[in-house]
Amino acid sequence: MTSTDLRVLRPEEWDTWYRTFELAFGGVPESDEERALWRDVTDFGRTLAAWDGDQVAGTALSHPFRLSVPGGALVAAAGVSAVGVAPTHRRRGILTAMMRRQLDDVRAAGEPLAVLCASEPEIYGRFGYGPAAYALFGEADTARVSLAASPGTDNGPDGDTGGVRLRLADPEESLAECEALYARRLTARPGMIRRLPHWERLGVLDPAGERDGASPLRCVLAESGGELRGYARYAVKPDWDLSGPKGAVVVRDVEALDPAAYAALWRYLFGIDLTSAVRFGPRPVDDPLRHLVSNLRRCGLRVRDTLHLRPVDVGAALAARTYTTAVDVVLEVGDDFCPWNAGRWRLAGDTGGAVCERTGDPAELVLGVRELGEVYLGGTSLAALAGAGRVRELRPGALERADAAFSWPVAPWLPHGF
Ligand SMILES: CC(=O)SCCNC(=O)CCNC(=O)[C@H](O)C(C)(C)COP(=O)(O)OP(=O)(O)OC[C@H]1O[C@@H](n2cnc3c(N)ncnc32)[C@H](O)[C@@H]1OP(=O)(O)O
Repeated sequence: MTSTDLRVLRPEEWDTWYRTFELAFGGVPESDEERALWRDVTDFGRTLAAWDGDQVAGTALSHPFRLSVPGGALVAAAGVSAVGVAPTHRRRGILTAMMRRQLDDVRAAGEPLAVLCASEPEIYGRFGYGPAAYALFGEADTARVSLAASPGTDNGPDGDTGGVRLRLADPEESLAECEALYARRLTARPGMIRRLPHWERLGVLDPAGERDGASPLRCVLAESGGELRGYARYAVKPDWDLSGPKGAVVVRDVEALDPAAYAALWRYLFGIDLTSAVRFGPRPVDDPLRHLVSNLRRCGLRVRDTLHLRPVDVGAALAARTYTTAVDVVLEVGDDFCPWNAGRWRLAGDTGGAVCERTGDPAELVLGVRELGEVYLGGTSLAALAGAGRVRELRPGALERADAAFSWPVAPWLPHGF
């Protein structure tokens, strides 16, 4: 693979490029709606094609995202996606060449972070990405699991839900007000991404051919005092056997601004007639839902990595978040793929902000850039990585102090893939 084979895509080449991308994922063509959405969100200046003659052999792009980080800043993050190599051209270094070019471009653009959702987690560690956010997926047996009544969220005698009124709405027609609510939630959790134009359509994308027997997407709004306090998007998948109905509710999104609206939405989803299961995920690993259900064991929970993160500029990345406790630590960072990050950095910060600069002082903790990516959003602890032998403490006490500072009270969460 020579660098001359790799270049930025021209808009008129998109169809050819996209065919290779689809082929890399098995060759099942996407619906017209989905294809149109991905084209609309493509930033051609950030889209790479690896050419073998007039054939596209490799695809990759990045979106100019802003990622919510601990402390509430929205930090420039390249959202890497659409990575694929034609089945005829694998294991000859095309992915490696694309990752090289892309990370150089991201650095030149001054974006401190790169993030992605990996098709397989083994692929990206070599390029410095580590799993920074995890999510819960589950299927609750709603014949056995009920939702606890918490004060202020209980069903009132007149059938209302703690002052919250539920109303079905057309997902498209309610999109703008749901997006406004999502935007208010953005900085409440690290790992969430500010939606760029067109991305809101991902939430209501509902190609008829991909429903797998489920209803069209529904949207239920939770309102209180005439104000939108939450929404859920879901579909119902009916099913029957000789003993009766056993349909499932397939939940796509639940967002709410307060516990009453949140509980009311889940209570509604758990109570839909003719269903006995609620499928959900990705949900935050510390989702309050865990504390509303009567029987967690019957929620079929599984945890999975979702957002993988790579610090592209270690100094800028570490200075962009805040820290739960005051920290002053010298980190020795290893980074073979982006050697500009390698070496010693002094991080000094607290709840108000941070500075991270090069230093000649002795290292206190030694870790790779991938480990830094894993702990960056507060979803994985330095101590856990040290327990796995992936972080080394050179000065006694440094690990415990840095661990407390990097931790974050709210688990990071990526609400949807990209
Ligand atoms: C962010 C996203 O878009 S995720 C989507 C990723 N794409 C896919 O999963 C689609 C199907 N797969 C593919 O298109 C390709 O196999 C890719 C993109 C995963 C790999 O592309 P290739 O050009 O074959 O990778 P390349 O030759 O550069 O391999 C680099 C290294 O990664 C390793 N590697 C590549 N793919 C994988 C994999 N799926 N699992 C584990 N290791 C892998 C290679 O063995 C090689 O290791 P080495 O350096 O020790 O020899």
